[in-house]
Amino acid sequence: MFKSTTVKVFVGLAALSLLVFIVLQQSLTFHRMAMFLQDPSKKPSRVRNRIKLQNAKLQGQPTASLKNLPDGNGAFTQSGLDSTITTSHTKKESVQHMPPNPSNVASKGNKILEKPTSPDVRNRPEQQTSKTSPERRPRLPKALIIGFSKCGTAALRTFLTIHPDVVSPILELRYFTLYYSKGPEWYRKQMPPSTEQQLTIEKTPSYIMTNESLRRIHDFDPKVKIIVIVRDPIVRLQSQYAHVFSHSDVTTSFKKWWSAKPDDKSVYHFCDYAKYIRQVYKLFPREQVLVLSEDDMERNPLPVLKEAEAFLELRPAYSNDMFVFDKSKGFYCFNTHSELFPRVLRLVKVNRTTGCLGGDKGREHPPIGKDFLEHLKEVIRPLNEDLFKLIGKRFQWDNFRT
Ligand SMILES: Nc1ncnc2c1ncn2[C@@H]1O[C@H](COP(=O)(O)OS(=O)(=O)O)[C@@H](OP(=O)(O)O)[C@H]1O
Repeated sequence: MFKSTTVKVFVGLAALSLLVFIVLQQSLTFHRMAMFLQDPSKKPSRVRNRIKLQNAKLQGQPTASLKNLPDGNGAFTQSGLDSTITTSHTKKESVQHMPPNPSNVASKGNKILEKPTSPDVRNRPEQQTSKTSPERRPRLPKALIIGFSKCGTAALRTFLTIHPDVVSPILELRYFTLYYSKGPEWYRKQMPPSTEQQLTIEKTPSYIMTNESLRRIHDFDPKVKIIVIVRDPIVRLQSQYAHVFSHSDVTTSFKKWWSAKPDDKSVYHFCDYAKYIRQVYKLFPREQVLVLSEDDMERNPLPVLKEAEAFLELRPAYSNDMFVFDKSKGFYCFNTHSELFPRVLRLVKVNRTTGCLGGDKGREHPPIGKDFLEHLKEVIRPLNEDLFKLIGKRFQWDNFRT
């Protein structure tokens, strides 16, 4: 009798404690919810911490807890064009503390790259501000690579993108040719986020081909820096030919292709760079326009990148050990053994085994018979002279394979 009463009291007390515990927990949750409804910025601490972490990583702040978040620096898909965009960036603070060795500078950037951002997060840059790190948001380009197609524009853009102070959309946005009616705000939103210290560069090689797009560029920003890259016209013809016929079942010989449209001279226009650059000079002061040669970049990208770096007023960040010559491709690729390579993989689209740009670069060129080559040289020589006179420098153009 005594025993069963004790058990009953004990069970009763246990049940009461459980009840009190549940009531306390519920009221705590209600209290938190009530606080949140009164002021949504006061989110429960776990949510708040997560948002803090996400913002910190978006702004490039190093934070130990971030290692638990998925790492996805680099490519992300963007609405609108459904394009893959890559970006590089550095924080202002990290720039100040960087050692003078440029390769260290670049590899140090690994730690401060952005996290993957969904387009909606990226397009709400105001929410990413903080007192300690610079604001990162999509910004309009201050430099454009406007031409010419098949002249190494992709390689140049890629090499420039790995500079820690440069960001660039991977796709050709064709804003000044095809999408102009979408307006500058649309154009801005296509850009990867950047800090105020970083430079956004966009490349679309067809911009140089029409006066209309050049005028639009001038209306957009008369101070924008313009980069034009040209190539030995005969090699460009070979490259264009390889490009055209890689997409077609019909094959025509190189010679026939050249002579196919003698009236509208459309193929001939591939060799007449001066005609287009003259239009650029009509709108922009010469010191705002840089003309480079693909052939120089193919032989050795470093001096070309240094020239571009100085023109764009970027701090020195390129070094020889970043690149290695790939014999089978015939041009320089990223050095897969360099400290920088993991970062390159996050920022740009390259083959992770070879460090080279995609499969459509480095196609086999059609051979040119000796006589036909002499004929081409005759036709093209005055065009080249016209170009060299116009831009005030000469290029070593004798790259063609016979
Ligand atoms: N380092 C490096 N990496 C990759 N590609 C390089 C490089 N240097 C020069 N090139 C040459 O660039 C040629 C393609 O030029 P574009 O990128 O302007 O072509 S496109 O108009 O965007 O299709 C392409 O020409 P082809 O070889 O004739 O296909 C490349 O050879």
